[in-house]
Amino acid sequence: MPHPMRTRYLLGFGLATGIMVLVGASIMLATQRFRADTQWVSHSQEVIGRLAQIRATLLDGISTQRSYLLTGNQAYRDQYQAVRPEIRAEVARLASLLADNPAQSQRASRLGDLIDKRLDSASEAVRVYDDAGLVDAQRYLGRNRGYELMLGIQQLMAQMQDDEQRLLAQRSRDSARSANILMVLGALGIPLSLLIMWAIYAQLSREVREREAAQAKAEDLNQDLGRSVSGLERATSDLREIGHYAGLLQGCRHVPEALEVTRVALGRLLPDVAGTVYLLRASQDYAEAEICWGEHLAPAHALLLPQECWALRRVQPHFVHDVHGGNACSHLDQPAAGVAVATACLPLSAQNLSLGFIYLSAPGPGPIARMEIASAAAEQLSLALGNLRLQETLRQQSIRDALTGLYNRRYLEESLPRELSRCERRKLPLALLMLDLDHFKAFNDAHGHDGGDALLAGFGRLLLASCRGEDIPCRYGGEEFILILPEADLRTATHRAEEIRTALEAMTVPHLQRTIGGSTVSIGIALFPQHAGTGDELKRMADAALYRAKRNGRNRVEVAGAA
Ligand SMILES: Nc1nc2c(ncn2[C@@H]2O[C@H](COP(=O)(O)OP(=O)(O)OP(=O)(O)O)[C@@H](O)[C@H]2O)c(=O)[nH]1
Repeated sequence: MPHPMRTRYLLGFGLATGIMVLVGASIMLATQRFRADTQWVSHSQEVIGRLAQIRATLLDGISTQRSYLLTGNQAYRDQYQAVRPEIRAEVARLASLLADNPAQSQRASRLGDLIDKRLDSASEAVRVYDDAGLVDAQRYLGRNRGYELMLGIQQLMAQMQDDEQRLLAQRSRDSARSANILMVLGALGIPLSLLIMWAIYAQLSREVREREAAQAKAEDLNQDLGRSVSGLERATSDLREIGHYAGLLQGCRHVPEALEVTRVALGRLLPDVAGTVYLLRASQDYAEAEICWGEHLAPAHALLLPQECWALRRVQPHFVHDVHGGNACSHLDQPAAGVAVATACLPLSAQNLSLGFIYLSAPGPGPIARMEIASAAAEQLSLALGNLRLQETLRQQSIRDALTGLYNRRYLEESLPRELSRCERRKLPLALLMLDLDHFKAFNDAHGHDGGDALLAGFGRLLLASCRGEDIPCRYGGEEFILILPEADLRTATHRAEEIRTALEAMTVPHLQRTIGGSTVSIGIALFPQHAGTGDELKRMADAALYRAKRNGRNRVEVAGAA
Protein backbone atom coordinates (compact mmCIF):
# COMPACT_ATOMS: atom_id res chain seq x y z
CA MET A 1 0.00 0.00 0.00
CA PRO A 2 1.39 3.46 -0.83
CA HIS A 3 2.48 5.53 2.15
CA PRO A 4 -0.04 8.46 1.81
CA MET A 5 -2.88 5.95 1.51
CA ARG A 6 -1.82 4.18 4.73
CA THR A 7 -1.68 7.55 6.52
CA ARG A 8 -5.20 8.35 5.32
CA TYR A 9 -6.52 5.04 6.64
CA LEU A 10 -4.75 5.51 9.96
CA LEU A 11 -6.26 9.01 10.25
CA GLY A 12 -9.71 7.66 9.36
CA PHE A 13 -9.45 4.87 11.92
CA GLY A 14 -8.13 7.32 14.49
CA LEU A 15 -11.04 9.70 13.84
CA ALA A 16 -13.61 6.92 14.02
CA THR A 17 -12.05 5.56 17.20
CA GLY A 18 -11.89 9.08 18.70
CA ILE A 19 -15.56 9.67 17.91
CA MET A 20 -16.46 6.31 19.39
CA VAL A 21 -14.47 7.06 22.55
CA LEU A 22 -16.00 10.55 22.76
CA VAL A 23 -19.48 9.20 22.23
CA GLY A 24 -18.84 6.44 24.80
CA ALA A 25 -17.49 8.91 27.37
CA SER A 26 -20.34 11.34 26.71
CA ILE A 27 -22.86 8.56 27.05
CA MET A 28 -21.22 7.49 30.30
CA LEU A 29 -21.28 11.06 31.67
CA ALA A 30 -24.81 11.62 30.42
CA THR A 31 -25.87 8.33 31.98
CA GLN A 32 -24.33 9.33 35.30
CA ARG A 33 -26.06 12.66 35.10
CA PHE A 34 -29.31 11.02 34.15
CA ARG A 35 -28.94 8.65 37.09
CA ALA A 36 -28.18 11.58 39.42
CA ASP A 37 -31.16 13.54 38.07
CA THR A 38 -33.33 10.49 38.49
CA GLN A 39 -32.07 10.11 42.09
CA TRP A 40 -32.92 13.75 42.76
CA VAL A 41 -36.36 13.22 41.34
CA SER A 42 -36.80 10.23 43.70
CA HIS A 43 -35.37 12.34 46.49
CA SER A 44 -37.95 15.10 45.92
CA GLN A 45 -40.70 12.55 45.66
CA GLU A 46 -39.52 11.00 48.94
CA VAL A 47 -39.49 14.45 50.63
CA ILE A 48 -43.03 15.13 49.39
CA GLY A 49 -44.04 11.67 50.60
CA ARG A 50 -42.45 12.27 54.03
CA LEU A 51 -44.26 15.63 54.37
CA ALA A 52 -47.56 13.90 53.57
CA GLN A 53 -46.73 11.16 56.07
CA ILE A 54 -45.85 13.71 58.80
CA ARG A 55 -49.08 15.60 58.14
CA ALA A 56 -51.12 12.39 58.29
CA THR A 57 -49.40 11.20 61.51
CA LEU A 58 -49.85 14.61 63.14
CA LEU A 59 -53.52 14.81 62.24
CA ASP A 60 -53.96 11.23 63.38
CA GLY A 61 -52.29 12.09 66.72
CA ILE A 62 -54.50 15.20 67.25
CA SER A 63 -57.56 13.21 66.31
CA THR A 64 -56.60 10.41 68.79
CA GLN A 65 -56.02 13.05 71.56
CA ARG A 66 -59.50 14.55 70.94
CA SER A 67 -61.07 11.11 70.96
CA TYR A 68 -59.46 10.54 74.39
CA LEU A 69 -60.71 13.88 75.68
CA LEU A 70 -64.21 13.13 74.45
CA THR A 71 -64.41 9.49 75.58
CA GLY A 72 -61.79 9.18 78.29
CA ASN A 73 -60.88 5.90 76.71
CA GLN A 74 -57.39 4.98 77.87
CA ALA A 75 -56.64 3.24 74.60
CA TYR A 76 -56.85 6.58 72.79
CA ARG A 77 -54.51 8.07 75.36
CA ASP A 78 -51.93 5.30 74.83
CA GLN A 79 -52.30 5.61 71.08
CA TYR A 80 -51.74 9.40 71.28
CA GLN A 81 -48.66 8.91 73.46
CA ALA A 82 -47.15 6.68 70.76
CA VAL A 83 -47.63 9.28 68.04
CA ARG A 84 -45.13 11.81 69.40
CA PRO A 85 -41.92 9.71 69.05
CA GLU A 86 -43.16 8.49 65.69
CA ILE A 87 -43.56 12.05 64.40
CA ARG A 88 -40.21 13.07 65.82
CA ALA A 89 -38.52 10.18 64.02
CA GLU A 90 -40.21 11.15 60.79
CA VAL A 91 -39.25 14.80 61.17
CA ALA A 92 -35.65 13.70 61.88
CA ARG A 93 -35.69 11.55 58.67
CA LEU A 94 -37.10 14.52 56.77
CA ALA A 95 -34.38 16.79 58.16
CA SER A 96 -31.64 14.34 57.15
CA LEU A 97 -33.22 14.10 53.65
CA LEU A 98 -33.13 17.89 53.33
CA ALA A 99 -29.63 18.33 54.81
CA ASP A 100 -28.22 19.35 51.40
CA ASN A 101 -30.85 22.05 50.87
CA PRO A 102 -30.24 24.84 53.44
CA ALA A 103 -33.61 26.61 52.89
CA GLN A 104 -35.64 23.41 53.18
CA SER A 105 -33.42 22.22 56.04
CA GLN A 106 -34.22 25.42 57.91
CA ARG A 107 -37.92 24.92 57.22
CA ALA A 108 -37.68 21.32 58.43
CA SER A 109 -36.16 22.56 61.67
CA ARG A 110 -38.92 25.12 62.06
CA LEU A 111 -41.49 22.48 61.23
CA GLY A 112 -40.07 20.23 63.97
CA ASP A 113 -40.33 23.12 66.46
CA LEU A 114 -43.92 23.95 65.49
CA ILE A 115 -44.96 20.29 65.67
CA ASP A 116 -43.29 19.97 69.05
CA LYS A 117 -45.17 23.03 70.23
CA ARG A 118 -48.42 21.71 68.83
CA LEU A 119 -47.90 18.34 70.50
CA ASP A 120 -46.87 20.06 73.79
CA SER A 121 -50.16 21.93 73.73
CA ALA A 122 -52.09 18.75 73.04
CA SER A 123 -50.25 16.90 75.82
CA GLU A 124 -51.02 19.80 78.24
CA ALA A 125 -54.73 19.45 77.40
CA VAL A 126 -54.48 15.71 78.20
CA ARG A 127 -52.79 16.43 81.54
CA VAL A 128 -55.56 19.04 82.42
CA TYR A 129 -58.19 16.47 81.41
CA ASP A 130 -56.54 13.80 83.56
CA ASP A 131 -56.25 16.21 86.52
CA ALA A 132 -59.43 18.32 86.29
CA GLY A 133 -61.79 16.73 83.85
CA LEU A 134 -63.28 17.53 80.53
CA VAL A 135 -64.61 21.00 81.32
CA ASP A 136 -61.21 22.34 82.39
CA ALA A 137 -59.62 20.62 79.49
CA GLN A 138 -62.09 22.28 77.10
CA ARG A 139 -61.42 25.57 78.77
CA TYR A 140 -57.68 25.05 78.32
CA LEU A 141 -58.19 24.13 74.69
CA GLY A 142 -60.24 27.21 74.14
CA ARG A 143 -57.43 29.33 75.57
CA ASN A 144 -54.35 27.92 73.96
CA ARG A 145 -53.03 28.54 70.36
CA GLY A 146 -53.49 24.99 68.92
CA TYR A 147 -55.38 26.27 65.94
CA GLU A 148 -52.77 28.94 64.96
CA LEU A 149 -49.95 26.43 65.45
CA MET A 150 -51.71 23.94 63.20
CA LEU A 151 -52.27 26.68 60.63
CA GLY A 152 -48.54 27.59 60.77
CA ILE A 153 -47.59 23.92 60.38
CA GLN A 154 -49.92 23.57 57.41
CA GLN A 155 -48.52 26.69 55.73
CA LEU A 156 -44.92 25.66 56.36
CA MET A 157 -45.56 22.16 54.99
CA ALA A 158 -47.32 23.67 51.97
CA GLN A 159 -44.24 25.89 51.40
CA MET A 160 -41.93 22.92 51.71
CA GLN A 161 -44.08 20.86 49.41
CA ASP A 162 -44.26 23.66 46.84
CA ASP A 163 -40.50 24.06 46.98
CA GLU A 164 -40.01 20.32 46.54
CA GLN A 165 -42.56 20.28 43.71
CA ARG A 166 -40.61 23.05 42.02
CA LEU A 167 -37.38 21.13 42.55
CA LEU A 168 -39.07 17.98 41.27
CA ALA A 169 -40.20 19.74 38.12
CA GLN A 170 -36.72 21.21 37.70
CA ARG A 171 -35.08 17.81 38.22
CA SER A 172 -37.53 16.06 35.93
CA ARG A 173 -36.63 18.57 33.25
CA ASP A 174 -32.91 17.96 33.91
CA SER A 175 -33.47 14.24 33.77
CA ALA A 176 -35.39 14.56 30.50
CA ARG A 177 -32.62 16.76 29.09
CA SER A 178 -30.01 14.20 30.12
CA ALA A 179 -32.08 11.48 28.47
CA ASN A 180 -32.34 13.65 25.35
CA ILE A 181 -28.58 14.25 25.33
CA LEU A 182 -28.08 10.51 25.70
CA MET A 183 -30.46 9.89 22.84
CA VAL A 184 -28.82 12.51 20.62
CA LEU A 185 -25.34 11.22 21.39
CA GLY A 186 -26.44 7.67 20.64
CA ALA A 187 -28.43 8.67 17.60
CA LEU A 188 -25.71 10.85 16.05
CA GLY A 189 -22.36 9.68 17.41
CA ILE A 190 -22.78 5.97 16.79
CA PRO A 191 -24.10 6.34 13.22
CA LEU A 192 -21.38 8.93 12.52
CA SER A 193 -18.60 6.58 13.66
CA LEU A 194 -20.29 3.71 11.85
CA LEU A 195 -20.46 5.90 8.74
CA ILE A 196 -16.74 6.66 8.94
CA MET A 197 -15.96 2.98 9.53
CA TRP A 198 -18.19 2.05 6.61
CA ALA A 199 -16.48 4.65 4.38
CA ILE A 200 -13.09 3.24 5.33
CA TYR A 201 -14.37 -0.31 4.79
CA ALA A 202 -15.83 0.67 1.38
CA GLN A 203 -12.57 2.36 0.39
CA LEU A 204 -10.57 -0.63 1.57
CA SER A 205 -12.89 -3.04 -0.28
CA ARG A 206 -12.54 -0.92 -3.44
CA GLU A 207 -8.78 -1.00 -3.12
CA VAL A 208 -8.77 -4.73 -2.43
CA ARG A 209 -10.92 -5.20 -5.54
CA GLU A 210 -8.63 -2.93 -7.57
CA ARG A 211 -5.60 -4.75 -6.23
CA GLU A 212 -7.18 -8.13 -7.04
CA ALA A 213 -8.00 -6.89 -10.54
CA ALA A 214 -4.45 -5.58 -10.93
CA GLN A 215 -3.11 -8.88 -9.62
CA ALA A 216 -5.31 -10.83 -12.03
CA LYS A 217 -4.11 -8.57 -14.84
CA ALA A 218 -0.53 -9.10 -13.76
CA GLU A 219 -1.12 -12.84 -13.69
CA ASP A 220 -2.64 -12.66 -17.20
CA LEU A 221 0.36 -10.65 -18.36
CA ASN A 222 2.61 -13.17 -16.67
CA GLN A 223 0.85 -15.99 -18.45
CA ASP A 224 1.05 -14.11 -21.75
CA LEU A 225 4.73 -13.56 -21.10
CA GLY A 226 5.14 -17.23 -20.23
CA ARG A 227 3.33 -18.15 -23.44
CA SER A 228 5.51 -15.74 -25.41
CA VAL A 229 8.63 -17.13 -23.80
CA SER A 230 7.59 -20.72 -24.44
CA GLY A 231 6.54 -19.64 -27.96
CA LEU A 232 9.97 -18.09 -28.43
CA GLU A 233 11.64 -21.18 -27.02
CA ARG A 234 9.53 -23.31 -29.34
CA ALA A 235 10.36 -21.03 -32.28
CA THR A 236 14.06 -21.18 -31.39
CA SER A 237 13.95 -24.94 -31.09
CA ASP A 238 11.98 -25.12 -34.38
CA LEU A 239 14.58 -22.92 -36.05
CA ARG A 240 17.29 -25.17 -34.68
CA GLU A 241 15.42 -28.24 -35.93
CA ILE A 242 14.85 -26.67 -39.33
CA GLY A 243 18.51 -25.63 -39.48
CA HIS A 244 19.57 -29.14 -38.54
CA TYR A 245 17.14 -30.58 -41.10
CA ALA A 246 18.44 -28.23 -43.82
CA GLY A 247 22.00 -29.23 -42.94
CA LEU A 248 21.15 -32.91 -43.23
CA LEU A 249 19.37 -32.30 -46.54
CA GLN A 250 22.45 -30.57 -47.90
CA GLY A 251 24.48 -33.64 -47.04
CA CYS A 252 22.08 -36.04 -48.79
CA ARG A 253 23.50 -37.70 -51.86
CA HIS A 254 20.24 -38.90 -53.36
CA VAL A 255 16.49 -38.37 -53.18
CA PRO A 256 15.53 -41.39 -50.99
CA GLU A 257 18.01 -40.22 -48.39
CA ALA A 258 16.46 -36.71 -48.43
CA LEU A 259 12.99 -38.24 -48.08
CA GLU A 260 14.05 -40.35 -45.10
CA VAL A 261 15.55 -37.29 -43.43
CA THR A 262 12.25 -35.46 -44.10
CA ARG A 263 10.20 -38.29 -42.57
CA VAL A 264 12.22 -38.16 -39.34
CA ALA A 265 12.32 -34.33 -39.14
CA LEU A 266 8.61 -33.72 -39.82
CA GLY A 267 7.63 -36.61 -37.55
CA ARG A 268 9.50 -34.84 -34.75
CA LEU A 269 8.38 -31.28 -35.59
CA LEU A 270 4.70 -32.23 -36.01
CA PRO A 271 4.23 -35.15 -33.64
CA ASP A 272 0.45 -35.55 -34.04
CA VAL A 273 0.38 -35.10 -37.78
CA ALA A 274 0.56 -37.88 -40.39
CA GLY A 275 2.39 -37.11 -43.62
CA THR A 276 3.26 -38.38 -47.08
CA VAL A 277 5.72 -36.96 -49.62
CA TYR A 278 4.58 -37.25 -53.22
CA LEU A 279 7.06 -36.75 -56.07
CA LEU A 280 6.13 -36.11 -59.67
CA ARG A 281 7.63 -38.41 -62.22
CA ALA A 282 10.13 -36.89 -64.65
CA SER A 283 7.35 -36.96 -67.23
CA GLN A 284 5.15 -34.89 -64.83
CA ASP A 285 2.18 -37.12 -65.62
CA TYR A 286 1.81 -38.75 -62.20
CA ALA A 287 2.71 -38.03 -58.61
CA GLU A 288 3.74 -41.02 -56.57
CA ALA A 289 3.75 -41.51 -52.76
CA GLU A 290 7.42 -41.94 -51.90
CA ILE A 291 7.52 -41.96 -48.11
CA CYS A 292 5.00 -41.59 -45.29
CA TRP A 293 4.77 -41.38 -41.49
CA GLY A 294 1.94 -41.58 -38.98
CA GLU A 295 -1.52 -42.83 -39.83
CA HIS A 296 -3.71 -40.70 -42.12
CA LEU A 297 -7.32 -40.39 -40.96
CA ALA A 298 -8.11 -39.41 -44.56
CA PRO A 299 -5.85 -41.73 -46.60
CA ALA A 300 -4.64 -40.55 -49.99
CA HIS A 301 -4.06 -42.51 -53.20
CA ALA A 302 -0.52 -43.81 -53.70
CA LEU A 303 -0.52 -42.72 -57.36
CA LEU A 304 -2.40 -39.66 -58.51
CA LEU A 305 -2.79 -37.26 -61.38
CA PRO A 306 -1.44 -33.71 -60.81
CA GLN A 307 -4.90 -32.24 -61.36
CA GLU A 308 -6.25 -34.24 -58.40
CA CYS A 309 -4.36 -32.04 -55.94
CA TRP A 310 -5.21 -28.34 -55.46
CA ALA A 311 -1.66 -27.61 -54.28
CA LEU A 312 -0.16 -29.02 -57.50
CA ARG A 313 -2.71 -27.23 -59.66
CA ARG A 314 -2.31 -23.83 -58.04
CA VAL A 315 1.31 -24.23 -56.88
CA GLN A 316 0.17 -22.91 -53.50
CA PRO A 317 -0.41 -24.52 -50.11
CA HIS A 318 -3.94 -25.85 -49.79
CA PHE A 319 -5.44 -26.11 -46.30
CA VAL A 320 -8.74 -27.83 -45.46
CA HIS A 321 -10.10 -27.49 -41.91
CA ASP A 322 -12.43 -30.44 -42.25
CA VAL A 323 -12.53 -32.70 -45.29
CA HIS A 324 -16.31 -33.11 -44.79
CA GLY A 325 -16.74 -29.38 -45.31
CA GLY A 326 -15.71 -29.28 -49.01
CA ASN A 327 -12.66 -28.11 -50.99
CA ALA A 328 -10.81 -31.33 -50.18
CA CYS A 329 -8.44 -32.62 -52.86
CA SER A 330 -9.87 -35.48 -54.90
CA HIS A 331 -6.86 -37.72 -54.19
CA LEU A 332 -8.20 -38.14 -50.61
CA ASP A 333 -10.49 -40.91 -49.44
CA GLN A 334 -13.36 -39.62 -47.29
CA PRO A 335 -12.89 -40.56 -43.62
CA ALA A 336 -15.71 -42.12 -41.58
CA ALA A 337 -18.74 -39.86 -41.08
CA GLY A 338 -18.47 -37.72 -37.96
CA VAL A 339 -14.67 -37.89 -37.91
CA ALA A 340 -13.36 -34.38 -38.53
CA VAL A 341 -10.02 -34.40 -40.35
CA ALA A 342 -7.91 -31.36 -41.20
CA THR A 343 -5.50 -31.60 -44.15
CA ALA A 344 -2.76 -29.58 -45.77
CA CYS A 345 -1.05 -30.07 -49.15
CA LEU A 346 2.22 -28.12 -49.46
CA PRO A 347 3.67 -27.89 -52.97
CA LEU A 348 7.32 -28.72 -53.66
CA SER A 349 8.95 -26.81 -56.50
CA ALA A 350 12.37 -25.61 -57.55
CA GLN A 351 13.62 -23.57 -60.47
CA ASN A 352 9.97 -23.09 -61.61
CA LEU A 353 9.58 -26.85 -61.86
CA SER A 354 6.90 -28.62 -59.88
CA LEU A 355 8.47 -31.51 -57.99
CA GLY A 356 5.54 -32.86 -55.97
CA PHE A 357 3.92 -32.02 -52.61
CA ILE A 358 3.74 -32.92 -48.94
CA TYR A 359 0.36 -34.18 -47.78
CA LEU A 360 -0.37 -33.72 -44.05
CA SER A 361 -3.44 -34.75 -42.06
CA ALA A 362 -4.48 -34.46 -38.40
CA PRO A 363 -7.62 -34.85 -36.30
CA GLY A 364 -9.85 -31.86 -37.06
CA PRO A 365 -11.40 -29.49 -37.21
CA GLY A 366 -8.35 -27.50 -38.25
CA PRO A 367 -6.35 -25.53 -38.97
CA ILE A 368 -3.48 -27.90 -38.30
CA ALA A 369 -1.13 -26.27 -35.81
CA ARG A 370 2.36 -25.08 -36.73
CA MET A 371 1.85 -25.06 -40.48
CA GLU A 372 4.47 -22.33 -40.80
CA ILE A 373 7.10 -24.83 -39.69
CA ALA A 374 5.77 -27.41 -42.17
CA SER A 375 5.94 -24.77 -44.92
CA ALA A 376 9.55 -23.98 -43.95
CA ALA A 377 10.36 -27.70 -44.13
CA ALA A 378 8.63 -27.94 -47.53
CA GLU A 379 10.78 -25.06 -48.79
CA GLN A 380 13.94 -26.76 -47.55
CA LEU A 381 12.88 -30.04 -49.13
CA SER A 382 12.09 -28.26 -52.42
CA LEU A 383 15.57 -26.74 -52.43
CA ALA A 384 17.19 -30.06 -51.61
CA LEU A 385 15.19 -31.95 -54.25
CA GLY A 386 16.00 -29.26 -56.81
CA ASN A 387 19.69 -29.51 -55.98
CA LEU A 388 19.68 -33.29 -56.02
CA ARG A 389 17.94 -33.27 -59.40
CA LEU A 390 20.46 -30.79 -60.70
CA GLN A 391 23.33 -32.83 -59.32
CA GLU A 392 21.82 -35.99 -60.76
CA THR A 393 21.41 -34.30 -64.15
CA LEU A 394 25.00 -33.08 -64.07
CA ARG A 395 26.20 -36.48 -62.93
CA GLN A 396 24.19 -38.19 -65.61
CA GLN A 397 25.53 -35.70 -68.16
CA SER A 398 29.06 -36.45 -67.04
CA ILE A 399 28.66 -40.24 -67.21
CA ARG A 400 26.11 -40.61 -69.99
CA ASP A 401 26.42 -40.34 -73.69
CA ALA A 402 24.04 -37.65 -74.87
CA LEU A 403 22.99 -39.36 -78.11
CA THR A 404 22.23 -42.84 -76.85
CA GLY A 405 21.61 -42.29 -73.12
CA LEU A 406 24.12 -45.07 -72.39
CA TYR A 407 27.05 -44.70 -70.03
CA ASN A 408 30.10 -43.10 -71.64
CA ARG A 409 33.60 -44.43 -71.96
CA ARG A 410 34.82 -42.54 -68.86
CA TYR A 411 32.16 -44.22 -66.72
CA LEU A 412 33.11 -47.58 -68.20
CA GLU A 413 36.77 -47.07 -67.28
CA GLU A 414 35.69 -46.19 -63.71
CA SER A 415 33.16 -48.93 -63.15
CA LEU A 416 34.81 -51.91 -64.86
CA PRO A 417 37.64 -52.31 -62.26
CA ARG A 418 35.09 -51.81 -59.44
CA GLU A 419 32.74 -54.49 -60.82
CA LEU A 420 35.63 -56.85 -61.42
CA SER A 421 36.90 -56.60 -57.86
CA ARG A 422 33.34 -56.98 -56.50
CA CYS A 423 32.85 -60.19 -58.51
CA GLU A 424 36.29 -61.37 -57.58
CA ARG A 425 35.51 -60.88 -53.88
CA ARG A 426 32.28 -62.80 -54.21
CA LYS A 427 33.84 -65.39 -56.51
CA LEU A 428 31.35 -64.66 -59.24
CA PRO A 429 31.91 -64.40 -62.99
CA LEU A 430 31.55 -61.25 -65.13
CA ALA A 431 30.92 -61.05 -68.87
CA LEU A 432 32.06 -58.20 -71.12
CA LEU A 433 30.30 -57.88 -74.47
CA MET A 434 31.84 -55.73 -77.18
CA LEU A 435 29.28 -54.75 -79.84
CA ASP A 436 29.88 -53.03 -83.20
CA LEU A 437 27.19 -52.09 -85.70
CA ASP A 438 27.81 -53.70 -89.07
CA HIS A 439 28.49 -51.58 -92.13
CA PHE A 440 27.62 -48.43 -90.28
CA LYS A 441 29.57 -46.33 -92.72
CA ALA A 442 27.33 -47.61 -95.52
CA PHE A 443 24.24 -46.88 -93.32
CA ASN A 444 25.49 -43.36 -92.81
CA ASP A 445 26.03 -43.01 -96.48
CA ALA A 446 22.55 -44.34 -97.25
CA HIS A 447 20.55 -42.33 -94.65
CA GLY A 448 22.86 -39.45 -93.87
CA HIS A 449 24.63 -38.67 -90.63
CA ASP A 450 21.30 -37.89 -88.91
CA GLY A 451 19.94 -41.23 -89.98
CA GLY A 452 23.07 -42.84 -88.49
CA ASP A 453 22.48 -40.89 -85.25
CA ALA A 454 18.87 -42.06 -85.16
CA LEU A 455 20.05 -45.64 -85.48
CA LEU A 456 22.65 -45.16 -82.72
CA ALA A 457 19.98 -43.63 -80.43
CA GLY A 458 17.56 -46.46 -81.22
CA PHE A 459 20.24 -49.03 -80.47
CA GLY A 460 20.94 -47.23 -77.18
CA ARG A 461 17.28 -47.56 -76.19
CA LEU A 462 17.33 -51.21 -77.20
CA LEU A 463 20.35 -51.89 -74.99
CA LEU A 464 18.85 -50.01 -72.03
CA ALA A 465 15.59 -51.88 -72.40
CA SER A 466 17.36 -55.22 -72.39
CA CYS A 467 19.46 -54.42 -69.29
CA ARG A 468 18.91 -55.43 -65.65
CA GLY A 469 19.65 -53.01 -62.84
CA GLU A 470 23.21 -54.14 -62.27
CA ASP A 471 24.18 -54.25 -66.00
CA ILE A 472 26.34 -51.43 -67.36
CA PRO A 473 25.65 -50.55 -71.02
CA CYS A 474 28.20 -48.09 -72.51
CA ARG A 475 28.89 -46.37 -75.80
CA TYR A 476 32.55 -47.06 -76.19
CA GLY A 477 33.02 -44.80 -79.20
CA GLY A 478 31.48 -44.22 -82.67
CA GLU A 479 29.30 -47.21 -83.42
CA GLU A 480 31.09 -49.40 -80.88
CA PHE A 481 29.46 -50.42 -77.54
CA ILE A 482 30.44 -52.40 -74.44
CA LEU A 483 27.97 -54.15 -72.16
CA ILE A 484 29.19 -55.34 -68.75
CA LEU A 485 27.12 -58.14 -67.23
CA PRO A 486 28.22 -58.70 -63.60
CA GLU A 487 27.62 -62.25 -62.30
CA ALA A 488 26.81 -63.54 -65.82
CA ASP A 489 28.38 -66.84 -66.94
CA LEU A 490 29.09 -67.83 -70.54
CA ARG A 491 25.67 -69.27 -71.13
CA THR A 492 23.84 -66.20 -69.85
CA ALA A 493 26.15 -63.83 -71.68
CA THR A 494 25.73 -65.66 -74.98
CA HIS A 495 21.97 -65.76 -74.51
CA ARG A 496 21.79 -62.03 -73.78
CA ALA A 497 24.05 -61.25 -76.77
CA GLU A 498 21.83 -63.28 -79.06
CA GLU A 499 18.76 -61.50 -77.74
CA ILE A 500 20.32 -58.11 -78.54
CA ARG A 501 21.50 -59.23 -81.95
CA THR A 502 18.09 -60.52 -82.98
CA ALA A 503 16.29 -57.55 -81.49
CA LEU A 504 18.37 -55.16 -83.59
CA GLU A 505 17.57 -57.10 -86.71
CA ALA A 506 13.92 -56.41 -86.12
CA MET A 507 14.40 -52.81 -84.93
CA THR A 508 13.34 -49.84 -87.01
CA VAL A 509 13.63 -46.17 -86.11
CA PRO A 510 11.60 -43.23 -87.40
CA HIS A 511 13.56 -40.78 -89.54
CA LEU A 512 12.32 -38.03 -91.86
CA GLN A 513 8.73 -39.27 -91.89
CA ARG A 514 9.74 -42.84 -92.60
CA THR A 515 11.18 -45.75 -90.72
CA ILE A 516 14.67 -47.00 -91.30
CA GLY A 517 16.28 -50.11 -89.92
CA GLY A 518 17.56 -53.51 -90.94
CA SER A 519 20.90 -52.98 -89.28
CA THR A 520 22.86 -55.75 -87.62
CA VAL A 521 25.47 -55.98 -84.91
CA SER A 522 28.50 -58.17 -84.32
CA ILE A 523 29.29 -59.11 -80.72
CA GLY A 524 32.45 -60.44 -79.06
CA ILE A 525 32.24 -61.93 -75.55
CA ALA A 526 35.03 -62.29 -72.97
CA LEU A 527 34.56 -63.70 -69.47
CA PHE A 528 36.17 -63.01 -66.16
CA PRO A 529 37.99 -64.92 -64.82
CA GLN A 530 37.80 -67.50 -67.56
CA HIS A 531 39.42 -65.43 -70.33
CA ALA A 532 41.12 -62.55 -68.53
CA GLY A 533 41.83 -61.20 -65.04
CA THR A 534 41.92 -57.43 -65.75
CA GLY A 535 39.67 -54.97 -67.48
CA ASP A 536 42.10 -54.11 -70.29
CA GLU A 537 42.78 -57.74 -71.01
CA LEU A 538 39.09 -58.51 -70.93
CA LYS A 539 38.39 -55.72 -73.45
CA ARG A 540 41.21 -56.91 -75.64
CA MET A 541 39.89 -60.50 -75.59
CA ALA A 542 36.32 -59.30 -76.37
CA ASP A 543 37.66 -57.07 -79.16
CA ALA A 544 39.47 -60.07 -80.64
CA ALA A 545 36.26 -62.11 -80.50
CA LEU A 546 34.41 -59.18 -82.15
CA TYR A 547 37.03 -59.02 -84.85
CA ARG A 548 36.51 -62.72 -85.44
CA ALA A 549 32.70 -62.16 -85.67
CA LYS A 550 33.27 -59.46 -88.30
CA ARG A 551 35.63 -61.67 -90.15
CA ASN A 552 33.24 -64.61 -90.01
CA GLY A 553 30.48 -62.67 -91.76
CA ARG A 554 29.11 -60.15 -89.17
CA ASN A 555 25.69 -60.25 -87.43
CA ARG A 556 26.96 -62.95 -85.10
CA VAL A 557 28.24 -63.61 -81.62
CA GLU A 558 31.75 -64.92 -80.94
CA VAL A 559 33.29 -65.91 -77.61
CA ALA A 560 36.91 -65.20 -76.76
CA GLY A 561 39.29 -68.09 -77.16
CA ALA A 562 36.69 -70.17 -78.94
CA ALA A 563 38.46 -70.23 -82.35
N1 LIG B 1 26.20 -40.90 -87.81
C1 LIG B 1 27.29 -41.13 -87.11
N2 LIG B 1 28.29 -41.78 -87.60
C2 LIG B 1 29.40 -42.07 -86.87
C3 LIG B 1 29.46 -41.66 -85.55
N3 LIG B 1 30.67 -42.08 -85.00
C4 LIG B 1 31.28 -42.73 -86.02
N4 LIG B 1 30.52 -42.75 -87.16
C5 LIG B 1 30.79 -43.33 -88.40
O1 LIG B 1 30.85 -44.73 -88.27
C6 LIG B 1 31.58 -45.23 -89.39
C7 LIG B 1 32.44 -46.38 -88.95
O2 LIG B 1 32.84 -47.05 -90.09
P1 LIG B 1 33.87 -48.20 -90.09
O3 LIG B 1 34.79 -48.07 -88.90
O4 LIG B 1 34.52 -48.18 -91.36
O5 LIG B 1 33.06 -49.54 -89.95
P2 LIG B 1 31.76 -50.08 -90.61
O6 LIG B 1 31.33 -49.24 -91.70
O7 LIG B 1 30.69 -50.19 -89.53
O8 LIG B 1 32.14 -51.43 -91.05
P3 LIG B 1 32.34 -52.67 -90.14
O9 LIG B 1 32.57 -52.25 -88.72
O10 LIG B 1 33.52 -53.33 -90.64
O11 LIG B 1 31.09 -53.45 -90.26
C8 LIG B 1 32.40 -44.02 -89.86
O12 LIG B 1 31.94 -43.68 -91.18
C9 LIG B 1 32.15 -42.95 -88.91
O13 LIG B 1 32.10 -41.68 -89.54
C10 LIG B 1 28.40 -40.93 -84.99
O14 LIG B 1 28.37 -40.52 -83.83
N5 LIG B 1 27.33 -40.70 -85.80
